[in-house]
Amino acid sequence: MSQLKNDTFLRALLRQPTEYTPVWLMRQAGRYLPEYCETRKRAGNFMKLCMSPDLATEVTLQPLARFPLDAAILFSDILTVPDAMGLGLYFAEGEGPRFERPLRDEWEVRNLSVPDPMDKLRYVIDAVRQIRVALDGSVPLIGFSGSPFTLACYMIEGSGSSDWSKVKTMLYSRPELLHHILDVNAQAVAAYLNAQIEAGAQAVQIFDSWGGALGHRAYREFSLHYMKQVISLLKREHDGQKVPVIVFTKGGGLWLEAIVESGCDAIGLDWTVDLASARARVGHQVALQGNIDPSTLFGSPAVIAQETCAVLAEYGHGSGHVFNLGHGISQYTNPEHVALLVETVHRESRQYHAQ
Ligand SMILES: Cc1c2[nH]c(c1CCC(=O)O)Cc1[nH]c(c(CCC(=O)O)c1C)Cc1[nH]c(c(CCC(=O)O)c1C)Cc1[nH]c(c(C)c1CCC(=O)O)C2
Repeated sequence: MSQLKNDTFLRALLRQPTEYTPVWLMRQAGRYLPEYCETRKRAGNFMKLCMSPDLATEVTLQPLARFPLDAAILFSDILTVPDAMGLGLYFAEGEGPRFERPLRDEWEVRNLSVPDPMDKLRYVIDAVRQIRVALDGSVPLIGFSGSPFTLACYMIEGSGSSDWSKVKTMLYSRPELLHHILDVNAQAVAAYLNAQIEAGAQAVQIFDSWGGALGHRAYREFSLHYMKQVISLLKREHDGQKVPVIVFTKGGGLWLEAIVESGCDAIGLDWTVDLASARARVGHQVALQGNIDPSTLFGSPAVIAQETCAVLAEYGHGSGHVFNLGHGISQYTNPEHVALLVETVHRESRQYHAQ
């Protein structure tokens, strides 16, 4: 039996009946919350925030103190894994993530090794344990990792990119080198997620933010294949509870049937997909998570309520839907609009779950 006071999110992921549609938001702890900005200032910078289990716990709980969200997500970043591999992650003010030592030479690729999560990523694992204690069974905790391919994008490019030209150059000129990186990443991600699960993560999400930048054949060979490998290595049960796995490939809406084959329990969808047809395509095989356009939150309260209702209606009756944004929340979002969205999901979804 579950010790959780609210396990609606976990039940929805497993397509079991719920009373309403659960909701959480990608990047729910972040700069749109003044209290996050205050804690980040106190920490000095973003990495110090991630590396302090006390502060990571504090910011994980901030959105839950404001909104009745149905899940907490570990506060960390996907790029902690390549940092633990020795690439030297830093955040230049206002410029996003960068690596001091991106993978530029073949010997650097050949030297890559799988970091022991209990050593180099201990601060994340400690944060997971501490967050579980602080949550006190109120809602489940989501652990996460980047996908092997999305991590490789930053490791090769050294920063974000609009076209990932260094990654694609390697893909089409030295595919065996990219496969080697992806193989190491898949083992690293599996070990990292398993350590989070053992420390108390009750569901995990694999963020494949850049898989959608690939061609359809390349997506299967260089992104999906390695997520499948990760999933096959995961502990899917802990403390007698199933640990559902969510795969979120941004831009992956055309490939849902293939993503089902990864063995995931749920697929995260961006806002380009119509939930009704997505549901018809995946049938009863997986749950769906998403997918309102995060920019909707820039609209008026009336528009936010209307669009939220439209997304709920698109999924329709029955379980298997977790409401979320189609991507991370913008730093310019008004927190009052988030409150309205969460309230609307909880109130208006009940009609779709009537027994
Ligand atoms: C690609 C990616 C990254 N990080 C992440 C992804 C995958 C999801 C996605 O596609 O957005 C994942 C991530 N990053 C962060 C979380 C925290 C958990 C949550 O609340 O969802 C999660 C799940 C915190 C963060 N990660 C980052 C911030 C902003 C940092 C700050 O406070 O300055 C937060 C709250 C920094 C970060 N980290 C990354 C980028 C591109 C940036 C800069 C983006 C920006 O400036 O908005 C890499």
